[in-house]
Amino acid sequence: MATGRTHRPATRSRGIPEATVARLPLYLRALTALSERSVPTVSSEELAAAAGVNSAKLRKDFSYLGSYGTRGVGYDVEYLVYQISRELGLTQDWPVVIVGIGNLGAALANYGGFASRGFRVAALIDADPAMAGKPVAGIPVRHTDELEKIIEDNGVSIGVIATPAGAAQPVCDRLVAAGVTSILNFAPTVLTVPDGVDVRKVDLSIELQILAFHEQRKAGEETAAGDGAVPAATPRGTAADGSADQGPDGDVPAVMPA
Ligand SMILES: NC(=O)c1ccc[n+]([C@@H]2O[C@H](COP(=O)([O-])OP(=O)(O)OC[C@H]3O[C@@H](n4cnc5c(N)ncnc54)[C@H](O)[C@@H]3O)[C@@H](O)[C@H]2O)c1
Repeated sequence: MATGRTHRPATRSRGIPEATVARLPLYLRALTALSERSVPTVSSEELAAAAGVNSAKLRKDFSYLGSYGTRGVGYDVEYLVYQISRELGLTQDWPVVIVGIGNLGAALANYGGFASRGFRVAALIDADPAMAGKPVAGIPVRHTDELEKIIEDNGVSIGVIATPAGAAQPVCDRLVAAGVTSILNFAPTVLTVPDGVDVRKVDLSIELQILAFHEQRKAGEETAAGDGAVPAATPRGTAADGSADQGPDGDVPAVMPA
């Protein structure tokens, strides 16, 4: 058993570094916006700016995909969307369950962005018997008694946990025992999972604390500059360029500082 982190080597078996994988969704988001505007081609500089990534890094990332663009023309937007989607496994439909349908779980269920990116909400699951059968986002909530059957019937491999912290580990254990191999955890707790199970966590309060750290630094620099002192270098959230993508407790944060 190992504590909650993504059990993956720094370089995947197909030779794409984990830091590149973490940037692929940023490129895909920017490319999808271009595609929606029917933009046919894009230069590495334009795409890098839209994705918030350094253009040399982008070219290196795309070389792992075997995509080099055409000099003077740039990259074919539609083809890159296809290539990145295929690399990320988004060309297939991923059934997802959300467990814990309170404020957050209901908001996630109502978020249209999952379905449009290939993540179908197969079921909403909650332990409160009073919620069973009540529709949230048009989907009737199912009771946790049915969790294993739901996972099996729908071939679910991705589970989202939005329960209170104290319930998250038992829920995680049940999901994993039922066959789920990827967990997106919103509960403020570190999950323990067996090898082969990926855990990503989202903690907005940690992101806010990192921003507060930078705000404090900026305020300190202004004061120091006012004093005529040389300001200290400001460390930045650098997960998007792969140099610091571990959370404070070793988990991999799913929200990457840009
Ligand atoms: N990561 C973030 O940025 C972030 C933001 C907001 C909330 N949260 C966390 O998300 C979680 C949910 O927050 P909320 O405001 O929606 O809480 P909430 O109290 O509104 O909802 C929790 C739901 O979980 C259900 N539940 C409890 N035990 C369960 C179990 N064993 N199995 C299935 N369902 C169970 C409850 O019946 C309830 O419907 C909390 O852990 C909270 O700290 C995280």
